[in-house]
Amino acid sequence: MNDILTVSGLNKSYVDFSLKDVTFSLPEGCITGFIGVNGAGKTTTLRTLLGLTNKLSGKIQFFGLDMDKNEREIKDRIGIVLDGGGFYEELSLSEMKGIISSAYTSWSEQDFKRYMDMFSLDPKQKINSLSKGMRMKYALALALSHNAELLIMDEPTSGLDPLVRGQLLKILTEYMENGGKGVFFSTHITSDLDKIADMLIMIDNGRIVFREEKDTLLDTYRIVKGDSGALTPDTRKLFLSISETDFGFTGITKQISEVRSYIPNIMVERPTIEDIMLGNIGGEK
Ligand SMILES: Nc1ncnc2c1ncn2[C@@H]1O[C@H](COP(=O)(O)OP(=O)(O)OP(=O)(O)O)[C@@H](O)[C@H]1O
Repeated sequence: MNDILTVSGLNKSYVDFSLKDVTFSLPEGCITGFIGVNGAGKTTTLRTLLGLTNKLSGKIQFFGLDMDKNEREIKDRIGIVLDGGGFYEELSLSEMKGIISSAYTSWSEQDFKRYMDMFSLDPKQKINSLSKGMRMKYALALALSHNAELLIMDEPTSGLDPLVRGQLLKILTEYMENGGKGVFFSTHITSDLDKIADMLIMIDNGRIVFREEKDTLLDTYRIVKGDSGALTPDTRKLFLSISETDFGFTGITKQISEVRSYIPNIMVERPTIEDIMLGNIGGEK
């Protein structure tokens, strides 16, 4: 499988935050979720990858092409959905589309109309009168209408009602069916990832914590519940994070066989993606 995007040694600094040696790749044919808590660096990473803000150092290649030298060709091949959209507020949806579509070599008016109808958007409506959800749907319609080979989206499901979120997840799955494509999107709504992600990349405090196939991740971690009396300095080391109440402890571990052999009478459950994310940012131990 070819990599559709490779990022190596990406560094960027703001006054109080930096991306630190961000390195990962996205294989073709995968829907990849980009997760992390508020302020972890998801938006900064996406904006830096797209050349919307300067990097300090690092190499970014889309479709095997260096972003520094081929930005125009690469952008033609990517569908981008960012918060806000960067639209001219006074224009109608149709007028704004006219400007955006002229920048792409393979714009499909037919696809655009189909998505506008599907999302019940009126081409005559002004951008500044769109609700947050409608704005997101409009940005999606634009991103999906120029035969992009990769979709990069920052929190595309936020602000969408469950019905439209479901529609979007279905559209993304259909989009992938043609082959040779990729989707990379950040989200807080980890239940969306349970449904459609093939791969997950987690960032915390500007560093990549893991990049792993979703099924492998869900097989690797376990939630353990037991009596707090079983927690010793040594057994605590078997957990990534532990929370304790009067009724006992709940911990997340990657070493379930060791936990079973050292701690009797435990309850073991499969984790959710959210459990894995929270476990990896630590917690009282
Ligand atoms: N233009 C900027 N100037 C200075 N600091 C910034 C700028 N943009 C972002 N930051 C800081 O970088 C850090 C990471 O922000 P970023 O928006 O990338 O996080 P995020 O993971 O997308 O968070 P969220 O889930 O809340 O959207 C934050 O501490 C933020 O304050």
